[in-house]
Amino acid sequence: MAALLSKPTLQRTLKCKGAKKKVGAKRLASSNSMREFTTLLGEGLTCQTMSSKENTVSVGLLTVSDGCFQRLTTDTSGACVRNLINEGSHLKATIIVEDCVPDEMDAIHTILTKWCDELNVNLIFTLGGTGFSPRDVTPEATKTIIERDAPGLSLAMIKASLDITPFAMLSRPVCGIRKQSLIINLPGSPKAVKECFHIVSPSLQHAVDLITGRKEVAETHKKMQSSEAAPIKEHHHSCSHHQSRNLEAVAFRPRHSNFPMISVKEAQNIVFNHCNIIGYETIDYMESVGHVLAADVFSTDPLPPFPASMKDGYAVIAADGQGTRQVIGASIAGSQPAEVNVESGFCARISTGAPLPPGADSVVMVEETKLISASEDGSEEFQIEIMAPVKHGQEIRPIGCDIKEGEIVLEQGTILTPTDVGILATVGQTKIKVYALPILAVLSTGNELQESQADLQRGRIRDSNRPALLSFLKQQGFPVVDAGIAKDHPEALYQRINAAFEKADVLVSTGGVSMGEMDLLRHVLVNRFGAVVHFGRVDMKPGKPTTFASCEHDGKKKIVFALPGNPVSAIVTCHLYVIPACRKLSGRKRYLPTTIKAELSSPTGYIPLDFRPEYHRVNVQWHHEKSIPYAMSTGNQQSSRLLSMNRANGLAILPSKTTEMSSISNGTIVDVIVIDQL
Ligand SMILES: Nc1nc2c(c(=O)[nH]1)N[C@H]1C(S)=C(S)[C@@H](COP(=O)(O)OP(=O)(O)OC[C@H]3O[C@@H](n4cnc5c(N)ncnc54)[C@H](O)[C@@H]3O)O[C@H]1N2
Ligand code: MOO
Ligand SMILES: [Mg+2]
Repeated sequence: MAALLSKPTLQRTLKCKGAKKKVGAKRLASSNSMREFTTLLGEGLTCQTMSSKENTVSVGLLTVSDGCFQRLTTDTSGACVRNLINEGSHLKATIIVEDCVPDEMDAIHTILTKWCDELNVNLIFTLGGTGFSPRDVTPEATKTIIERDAPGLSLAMIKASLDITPFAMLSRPVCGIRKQSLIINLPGSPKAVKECFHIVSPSLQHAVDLITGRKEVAETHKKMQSSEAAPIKEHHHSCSHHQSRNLEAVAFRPRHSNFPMISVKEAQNIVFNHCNIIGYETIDYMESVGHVLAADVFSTDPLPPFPASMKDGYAVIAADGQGTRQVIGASIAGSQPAEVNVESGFCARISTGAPLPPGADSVVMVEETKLISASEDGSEEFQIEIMAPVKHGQEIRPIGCDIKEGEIVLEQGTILTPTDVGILATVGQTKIKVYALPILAVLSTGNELQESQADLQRGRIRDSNRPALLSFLKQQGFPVVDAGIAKDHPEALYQRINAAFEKADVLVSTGGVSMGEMDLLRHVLVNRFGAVVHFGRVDMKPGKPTTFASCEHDGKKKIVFALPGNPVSAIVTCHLYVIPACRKLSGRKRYLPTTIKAELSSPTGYIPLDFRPEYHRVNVQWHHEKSIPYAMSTGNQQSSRLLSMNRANGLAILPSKTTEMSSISNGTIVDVIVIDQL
């Protein structure tokens, strides 16, 4: 097979501890056709002795890619695994051999066989060729090599990757053992490679020890059985399998986040894609402000329902012109339609809003008239004089001039305001169909937290996130449920979250989402609630470990914002993700916060930039001589310092630090997200 490709000779360095040997990976003319690709190895050279001597795992990296082999693309995945291995973490490993082959069964087979049988490489990672394209044959080639399957490794990678993307189900990694070598198929993209590597890496040292029969096995087993090594960690359901327990022990916790770092824009888009309207409800118009109408509202009657006077004065016949009129009666707002019939030479008193009496066609303001005669006690007017010219129809609102009968007065999608409540009242629509608002449960997590009412206990801090977020969400018009404080323990978290899901559509939690051994939230969400974590890391400061997940609970979709525990991070991420999402869930078409331009200003003259784009708390202030406002920094931006949020009505978006730019100076025009009244 292997129609091997015309390529310049590849030189690869085969490094063995203690004795570095340079070996050429050459393509030779093959007997049958064009060329054959093979790795030339030194006679009888093995690395087993060197790796086992120092208990170092010898590693081989085989990139399987037509593109890389043809040098059309760069092998970034290889570089990625190299970095991960060199960074250390769980593995004491040395890469002793690397190569690149095209997506060809024979080429893969040849290299893997050599590495297993001649080099005795302990651990071989193949990179790429595990997908569904016709040329993806790495798993098939691997199957031809391995003597024993290691499906647990493949399953672990797929399972964890599914928490990140549903496309993980399109990966077909094969893992298995041949002689003293463990072969692991990793995917092709550096991002996926990294995620999968972090999943399997905690178990690899032990796996190699078992395969090679090293003495550390007994020690590891002993350690695994001891309770000392097992912190309070979520066990997959009630699984008490010692090995899985041990792999979750603190020493084996991941030393890198499994979650790819995504941008705020990407994160927001993911959130919005998962947040569609949750339903409808019929509510009383007096409770409707802030809700979004789910159906058009029509008027059933015209307004005004009769021709109404716009002024206090006299109902007249315009054709009579200026001059004297006899007063024959009155039409006063609220009274029954007047009996009077206005004829030529006559007029009737009329008040603003009152129906025009029959016969009259215009209204003259009282200010444009003069009294000629009245009863002695003044209770009745007999004659008046009209002092100004009269235009037919003047000062009259015809029937339906404000609202026509059957007219749409409020369109579906309208965010109801107090004025709209007036419109609803006008048309008599007191029960209206709106999009349901999401109910939000707010949960704090952390062993260190206590309620604010109590005296501060030793080693504790008062929970500020829950009161702040409950108030914030309430202020934004969303119904909230207080889900309390959960201890950093899987069962405690499970109970609280379960109770929250019973009552709420959206869970907003804080804490427990970073790299700490007690940061168990994502684990509980995934393992106890079958949640899918859509993202777990965002390139922003503050708010890096912001986590967004969703799951089904009792047949209903639940959305989870697991916000970072730092108080400022929690509020900033609530502004950027939770509030816009809830607006979208409640039917709003425009849900993103308003962004304005402002001129940066800090007492120090500049603001040092971070490696992450920063959402810098500012106070937006106008200067009477300037067309754009100042964005004044609120000072120390540490994400634990809630006072930096105080008086902030904006979040200035600062770019991340680069080699060219390490700070941003006063006077720079920046985008500012408006978070409070300006
Ligand atoms: N090794 C690493 N450590 C941390 C990283 C990292 O990337 N690698 N990220 C840091 C960042 S950034 C943040 S933000 C925090 C987020 O941590 P968690 O979400 O896991 O939150 P906790 O660890 O539970 O708490 C963090 C901090 O906030 C205080 N806190 C928590 N809840 C409340 C509350 N309800 N009221 C007041 N204060 C609260 C808590 O006591 C901690 O001081 O992780 C960094 N670590
Ligand atoms: O991202 Mo953390 O929120 O810096 O503090
Ligand atoms: Mg933490």
